[in-house]
Amino acid sequence: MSAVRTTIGIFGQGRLGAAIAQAAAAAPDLEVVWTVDGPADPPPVDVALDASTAAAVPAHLEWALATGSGLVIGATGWELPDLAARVGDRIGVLTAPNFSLAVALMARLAKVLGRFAALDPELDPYLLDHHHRLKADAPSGTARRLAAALMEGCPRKTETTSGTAAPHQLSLAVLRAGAEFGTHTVGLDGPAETLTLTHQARSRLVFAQGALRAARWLKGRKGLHTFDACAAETLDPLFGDLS
Ligand SMILES: NC(=O)C1=CN([C@@H]2O[C@H](COP(=O)(O)OP(=O)(O)OC[C@H]3O[C@@H](n4cnc5c(N)ncnc54)[C@H](OP(=O)(O)O)[C@@H]3O)[C@@H](O)[C@H]2O)C=CC1
Ligand SMILES: O=C(O)C1=N[C@H](C(=O)O)C[C@H](O)C1
Repeated sequence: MSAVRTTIGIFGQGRLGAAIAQAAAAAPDLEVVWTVDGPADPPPVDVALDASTAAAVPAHLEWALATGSGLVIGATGWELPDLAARVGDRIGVLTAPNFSLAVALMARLAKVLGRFAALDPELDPYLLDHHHRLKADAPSGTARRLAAALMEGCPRKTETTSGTAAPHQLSLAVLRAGAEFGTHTVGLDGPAETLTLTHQARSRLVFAQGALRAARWLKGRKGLHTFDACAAETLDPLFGDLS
């Protein structure tokens, strides 16, 4: 008897959605039941992946709550201040500004870089976000996540700016040009030295594979989760003994 497959739906069939559909089609444990590329009311699935647009995310959350489906939100640029209250323990929802495990690692390291910058006001933390010319949102969801991590580590930085940074501001530069899949740098710039950490996606396959990882992880879970929680299973052991 064959094992029960996880049923998947995919909102959005653009660059990310198409990459996820292609990766899912090759996964024997997953069954893509539907893909949609515009407003729709599809049937329930174990987990739906949202690779659409910021504007469509609230309707997809409504749909997930109404159908009892799990929802992995990979789209970026949306704001839902009451998300946790609305999800409660009704369904499982996972938010993921970036599906790369390496970026989840980078967010942890960004917090440590922030802590290091907190030791010396002359040490300026900063962020660079470079994406393809068609990307709709700026800064990227990843840049926002990395900025939050840096600022958690460096409490003198309380907001980002794209202009001249006051002492309490974190400089965040956005570039939208060409076909770049997504490159982020977190850096420290001091009087006598610099330190930079860069992640560059070489294809959307890394995002697609991470999206499927998130879907598998979310199946059977309730409540609001982040991709960082999903990644923790892999990353936590790496932080064991760092002496
Ligand atoms: N978490 C991650 O790792 C990643 C996240 N992303 C994010 O994913 C999102 C999509 O990116 P990308 O694929 O490059 O963008 P695209 O514009 O290529 O794809 C978005 C697709 O969603 C469709 N769409 C619009 N409205 C709806 C709706 N109501 N329901 C379903 N589909 C709809 C669009 O159709 P139409 O064009 O006809 O409007 C389009 O085909 C962005 O927010 C991006 O930032 C991207 C890569 C990685
Ligand atoms: O739109 C994209 O392409 C990407 N969006 C995500 C983001 O906003 O951070 C993730 C990745 O950088 C690609």
